[in-house]
Amino acid sequence: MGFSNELRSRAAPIWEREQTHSFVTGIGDGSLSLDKFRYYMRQDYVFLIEFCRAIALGVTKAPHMTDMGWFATLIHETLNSEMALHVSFCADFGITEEELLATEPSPTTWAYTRHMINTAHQGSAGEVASVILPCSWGYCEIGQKLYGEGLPANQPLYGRWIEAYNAPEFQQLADWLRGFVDRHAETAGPAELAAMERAFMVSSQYEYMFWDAAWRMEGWPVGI
Ligand SMILES: Cc1ncc(CO)c(N)n1
Repeated sequence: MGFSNELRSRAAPIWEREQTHSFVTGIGDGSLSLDKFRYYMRQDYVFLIEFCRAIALGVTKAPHMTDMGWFATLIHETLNSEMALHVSFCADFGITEEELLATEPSPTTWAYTRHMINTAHQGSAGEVASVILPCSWGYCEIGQKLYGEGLPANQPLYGRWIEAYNAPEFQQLADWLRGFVDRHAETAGPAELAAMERAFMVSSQYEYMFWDAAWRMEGWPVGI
């Protein structure tokens, strides 16, 4: 069993909470309110930009050129494909690009992106990969699960969101990232393995918190 599978089983209770959160099941059956989904899309726009900054550190830190290329592909897919899709989805939901650009990170988005970026700055390429793995792999599982349960008939826009995360290109990138974590772990010492595990577990917690913050439409205590 590779290291990524070990991480996945250690994080199983968190991933289970994610996949059964009312926000996620509400996308699946179309019952989620549009207001909550709009809030989520705006926060996710902010998240994806910072996510790309973390991946960029993977390009810099990966020891071999082939892996640098894969980190670069992951940035390209996220920054160009996923973001373009995101902006076009948002337009369909009545959110303008100006609104996206003006979105301020919520406390949870702020904390999650700081965790990713700090870890990516301070850690090895293995830690960069481990801190972003719950994002790619987690969304793959959610995309596959919701797709398998059937698209919501009453909410075709949520159906498009599900299809995007069920896409083979998205799955392929998550598979490469898992493979990279597995290979990196083979030569890593105990301290680095512990740091990779910590990075993965904390990101898994924040993935759950991100859905929950969107469900609550979380804001800062004092509006400014
Ligand atoms: C919060 C979050 N995690 C992961 C992904 C997948 O890219 C995303 N779009 N948003």
